[in-house]
Amino acid sequence: MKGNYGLYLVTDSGMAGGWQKVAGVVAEAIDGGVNTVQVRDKELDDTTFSALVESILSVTEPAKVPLIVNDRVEVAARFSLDVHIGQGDMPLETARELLGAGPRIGLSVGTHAELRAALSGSIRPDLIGMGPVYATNTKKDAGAALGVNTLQALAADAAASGICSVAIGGLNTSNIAEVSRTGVAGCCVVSAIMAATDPAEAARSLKELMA
Ligand SMILES: Cc1ncc(COP(=O)(O)OP(=O)(O)O)c(N)n1
Ligand SMILES: Cc1nc(C(=O)O)sc1CCOP(=O)(O)O
Ligand SMILES: [Mg+2]
Repeated sequence: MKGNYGLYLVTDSGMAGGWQKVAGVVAEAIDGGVNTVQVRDKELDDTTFSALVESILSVTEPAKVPLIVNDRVEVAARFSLDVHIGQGDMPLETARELLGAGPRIGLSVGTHAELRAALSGSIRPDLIGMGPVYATNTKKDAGAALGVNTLQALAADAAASGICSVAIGGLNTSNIAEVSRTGVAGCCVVSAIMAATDPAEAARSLKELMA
């Protein structure tokens, strides 16, 4: 099993107060202990999204924090970055063709059936994003909450196939400790950091609670 994603921040431009403010929030979050960042913005056109990627890279690269691109495989390919796609996004095989062999591909899974399909394909993801673990207001089309017991079972199945997983959806200081004990390689948060008045302090508190 490869990878230790740790405290994994997924960005939200609206919560930051606009896309130009996202890099500043990411910088504070990294100061507080964030280990991995995913750039996620559903509204921007590709040109502006690329400017957002560049602004975040100016913060993550000096800190040696990996940056993952949500959804936009062509943009990820242009920057040679890892990507995260979901069940409704581009097929994994197409994403791999566009990216070549180097970048890692994360895939969302919300059921045992989706996990089985992901693990049995000829092209497999490098990482599984499992969620939502709890209810979330951040992603309106998120599925039913898994709960920690199902998350633990899914993470064990993925690990048995040599693929690590990260947990996402509704994670905050009240539950991140129990999530981090399920065998996942990372805990993803959006609002717990992006909507915090002090992102560095929010990251510090979350990190302290992780096993
Ligand atoms: C790490 C991680 N896991 C799951 C998701 C959700 O991806 P997806 O299902 O494609 O939904 P959107 O994020 O695109 O709305 C994720 N982004 N990251
Ligand atoms: C981006 C995303 N993906 C999810 C999934 O279940 O796949 S839940 C989610 C949003 C998580 O936001 P918050 O940390 O604010 O609850
Ligand atoms: Mg997606």
